[in-house]
Amino acid sequence: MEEKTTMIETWLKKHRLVYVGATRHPFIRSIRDGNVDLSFFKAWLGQDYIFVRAFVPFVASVLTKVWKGSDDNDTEVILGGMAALNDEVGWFKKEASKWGVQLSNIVPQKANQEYCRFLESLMCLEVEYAVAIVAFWAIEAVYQESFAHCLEDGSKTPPELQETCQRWGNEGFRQYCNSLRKIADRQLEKASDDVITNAEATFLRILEHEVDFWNMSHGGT
Ligand SMILES: Cc1ncc(CN)c(N)n1
Repeated sequence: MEEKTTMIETWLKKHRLVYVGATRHPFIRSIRDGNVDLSFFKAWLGQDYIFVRAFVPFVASVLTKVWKGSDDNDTEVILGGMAALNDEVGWFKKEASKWGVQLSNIVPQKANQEYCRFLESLMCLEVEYAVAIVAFWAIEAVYQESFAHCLEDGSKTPPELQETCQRWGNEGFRQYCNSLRKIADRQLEKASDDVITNAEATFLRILEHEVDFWNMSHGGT
């Protein structure tokens, strides 16, 4: 039997260029090609720590929305994501001390502030679960695809950055992103046209914010 094309598959085809822009950014390519400027990497590390701290309440808000819809499977997947984020925060602290990055002194740059503000806007109660779960999936998927690219055969990722790439590029994280994608697709199947339009626009905004975030880490502001 032929598999039905899902909404996310359709979007990924329709917005291929933007998606590739977010997952194959020059910053990621420079890690993969082994010529990354380590000062850019350290800048990314500090800024991403700030982002992840703002990401935690966003994920908590998704958990609240799913709890209202009371789907046990979704709750477990999102709760697993929350646990992974707890590890992520600890990892950033350890990694920052390894690279001599003072996390307490980091000032969030404009692209980071704008991204965190967008996350905050998605935390409102009025934002539908389908829209929030699409955003959640897209945010995690961009990191998964980006860092997995740095681990593919033929990549020249420096040994000291392998662990960073493994954090998001590993098989477990890929499966977790697939679970989020399935949850999002299931919600989109039963969503109204308005919600679908909103979710697609949110997906695109996330991709744009991710590109801006990489640009900032790659020497921009
Ligand atoms: C900007 C950004 N996007 C996504 C992730 C993956 N949690 C992250 N740490 N930072």
